[in-house]
Amino acid sequence: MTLTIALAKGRTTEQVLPLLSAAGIDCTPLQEKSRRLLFTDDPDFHFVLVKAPDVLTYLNRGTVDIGIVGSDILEEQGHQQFDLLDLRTGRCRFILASTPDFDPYQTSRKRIATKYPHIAQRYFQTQGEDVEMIKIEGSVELAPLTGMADAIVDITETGTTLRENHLKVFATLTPVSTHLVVNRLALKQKKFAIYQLIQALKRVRPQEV
Ligand SMILES: Nc1ncnc2c1ncn2[C@@H]1O[C@H](COP(=O)(O)OP(=O)(O)OP(=O)(O)O)[C@@H](O)[C@H]1O
Ligand SMILES: O=P(O)(O)OC[C@H]1O[C@H](OP(=O)(O)OP(=O)(O)O)[C@H](O)[C@@H]1O
Repeated sequence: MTLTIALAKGRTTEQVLPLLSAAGIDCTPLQEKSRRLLFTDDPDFHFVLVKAPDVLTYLNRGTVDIGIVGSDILEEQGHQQFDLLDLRTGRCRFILASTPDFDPYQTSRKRIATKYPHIAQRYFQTQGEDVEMIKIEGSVELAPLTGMADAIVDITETGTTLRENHLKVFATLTPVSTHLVVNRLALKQKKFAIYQLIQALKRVRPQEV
């Protein structure tokens, strides 16, 4: 029985491939530097490489059985899916950051730049605040530096990007890591193969922190 897995390209895949290899899956074709997107060499595991926000689109349409993607994406898209395993890779966290002169108690409506408008909106709702959301696609740290926004909601791992852009963390929101999610029908039809994969990954994933 073949399991088809969508991997979020970039950091997520880079950090997950060693886990999949340790779980006994031959990832050599995926480790080669190439522009290939579809990997069907192994009869047991087929892989597709997609942009992180597209993982759930492939999963929810049943094109793939399993998705491997950051919990930042899962939280932002908020679809119904079976989130079966925290792979504990791709660890980072959501933060609220800005220039040091930012006043979290400013009386005017805050302008918040982010790649994650739903997560940011939910955070400010819990603070009882109505903010103006500015959705951007990257280089988020630039928004308060240029005056386009008062602050940002973004992810940080090492803190290097914040530091090099002289931004300060004003609040830490939720932790982020890579998760394995499963299509509802696949879980019924391929239960045993999925269960075996999860058990193998549980044995090799990093320790809980
Ligand atoms: N320091 C980090 N910064 C951003 N994402 C991280 C970090 N550490 C882990 N991640 C995870 O990696 C995913 C993003 O990976 P990556 O930055 O390679 O993709 P991308 O943002 O789509 O890439 P690009 O900006 O090159 O198009 C996030 O969804 C998150 O779960
Ligand atoms: O704390 P650090 O280890 O410095 O990592 C955080 C940075 O990484 C991400 O950006 P990414 O590399 O995805 O680039 P982007 O600006 O194009 O989104 C994130 O949006 C931060 O800018």
